[in-house]
Amino acid sequence: MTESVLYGGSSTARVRVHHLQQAKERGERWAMLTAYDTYAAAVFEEAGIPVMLVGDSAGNVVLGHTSTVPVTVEDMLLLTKAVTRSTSRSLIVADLPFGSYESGPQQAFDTAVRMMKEGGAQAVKLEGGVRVAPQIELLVSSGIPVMAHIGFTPQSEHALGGFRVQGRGAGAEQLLADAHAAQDAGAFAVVLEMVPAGIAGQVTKELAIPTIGIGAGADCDAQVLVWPDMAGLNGGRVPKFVKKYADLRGELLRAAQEYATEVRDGSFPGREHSFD
Ligand SMILES: Nc1nc(=O)c2c([nH]1)NC[C@@H]1CN(c3ccc(C(=O)N[C@@H](CCC(=O)O)C(=O)O)cc3)CN21
Ligand SMILES: CC(C)C(=O)C(=O)O
Ligand SMILES: [Mg+2]
Repeated sequence: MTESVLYGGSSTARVRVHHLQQAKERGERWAMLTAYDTYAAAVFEEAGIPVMLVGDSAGNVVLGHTSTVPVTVEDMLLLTKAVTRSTSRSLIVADLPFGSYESGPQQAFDTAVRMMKEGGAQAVKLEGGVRVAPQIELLVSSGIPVMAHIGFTPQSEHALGGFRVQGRGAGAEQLLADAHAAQDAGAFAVVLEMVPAGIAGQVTKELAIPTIGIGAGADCDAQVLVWPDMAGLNGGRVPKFVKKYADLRGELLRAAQEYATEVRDGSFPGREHSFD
């Protein structure tokens, strides 16, 4: 399969999801990135990123919260609209934020419909496996493609006791149960977050749907990173699973400092930036 098929022109979400399935069958890996704004999303689409996640990690990296827990449906809609306005080929998946789907399938449906109708998303993601299988079933049977997210689920950080690797020892059984529950309920893919590489490899082998790893080793079908982490825009601590591919913070700092210096010393604006 060529990249142009995985990253096809004007196709429906169903066709794009089918291409991800075919990629798994052919052993072709692919990359997902988060996106929260219109410029970054356009750049990632141009880079050939086939799937973008409007992640509730926006709580941390855009909105300045210390967790994803305070993120609202309105927050997610604003960001999802910005991303879907500048993209046409990538599959755009919107995270359902904490408190917007857990109480039952009807709540999940109501939130997912808003993400699609108002936000323009083509799929939604929710955290959990066994626990949210009824939600996944209703969404999928209603025509909404669902991505599941298991292992370390940040919205449950308080219940999980902090940022911890999940699925070690006895936890492996729960992880496998969650993975199968998500697949059986109809999820088209599943994110595995902070799971030992060996277990993630086993889940990837057992499942027919693609696994997308973040801190889950090299044997997943795909990978995802939070973009300000991988681009070095994040000035704070980043998780161990992050690789920095750029130093955007350093570059932006330099630009802002140079601009301020030139305004102070009168070298900006020049004649070429002024009108006669
Ligand atoms: N900037 C950012 N990057 C992310 O990957 C991310 C977010 N925000 N917000 C939502 C969730 C939360 N995630 C997180 C947040 C922190 C750790 C973390 O601190 N990990 C440590 C400890 C691991 C351990 O002790 O086992 C690490 O060093 O990886 C991991 C995942 C992943 N997501
Ligand atoms: C880390 C990814 C998978 C996520 O859920 C997010 O960015 O919110
Ligand atoms: Mg998330």
